[in-house]
Amino acid sequence: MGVSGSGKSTIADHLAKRLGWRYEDGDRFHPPANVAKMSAGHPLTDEDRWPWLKAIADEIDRLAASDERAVIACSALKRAYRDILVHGREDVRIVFLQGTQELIAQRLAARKGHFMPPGLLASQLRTLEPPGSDERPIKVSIDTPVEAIVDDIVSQLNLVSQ
Ligand SMILES: Nc1ncnc2c1ncn2[C@@H]1O[C@H](COP(=O)(O)OP(=O)(O)OP(=O)(O)O)[C@@H](O)[C@H]1O
Ligand SMILES: O=C(O)[C@H](O)[C@@H](O)[C@H](O)[C@H](O)CO
Repeated sequence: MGVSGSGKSTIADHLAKRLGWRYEDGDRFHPPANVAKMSAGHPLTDEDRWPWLKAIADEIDRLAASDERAVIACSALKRAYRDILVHGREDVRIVFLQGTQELIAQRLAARKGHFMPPGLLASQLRTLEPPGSDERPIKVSIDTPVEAIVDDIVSQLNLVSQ
């Protein structure tokens, strides 16, 4: 989880490769109307997000039912959104990518070929509710190279067995 530009897709992809797990991008589950809305520079509302989050929660159940481990990139900005994704499952862990607005804005400005306009960062940050300790979040700073962030997540995940 994290705002647009915090590195979710990049880190999820690298983390999944490191663990030998599957990588899924939450953006794949957006209805086309949501992507069109964001592309036009408008933030999504809760109503836009509910069906999208439910689709990702269903995918989590499907993956778990087939005993597949996965890393899923999803902004999951509010507690209520994460509650839909986690829905009481103890096998779902939240990884929060934390960084300053300045660093994230720089990365968004340099990013090419993505539908999300950098101008939506401010609304993403206003919407963000950082995870509480009861959510057992793995918090990582994004101000380091990708592989160092992956190392940090893997060590905090503390996997006993896969
Ligand atoms: N640790 C890092 N160091 C340097 N650049 C990074 C790092 N992590 C990500 N980036 C770059 O920052 C940009 C944003 O990353 P990414 O697209 O993965 O973010 P995101 O959170 O998935 O964004 P969105 O929610 O808009 O899809 C990309 O151009 C990516 O290559
Ligand atoms: O909740 C949201 O507003 C959306 O998930 C956005 O965060 C985008 O999907 C993503 O950032 C672009 O990839």
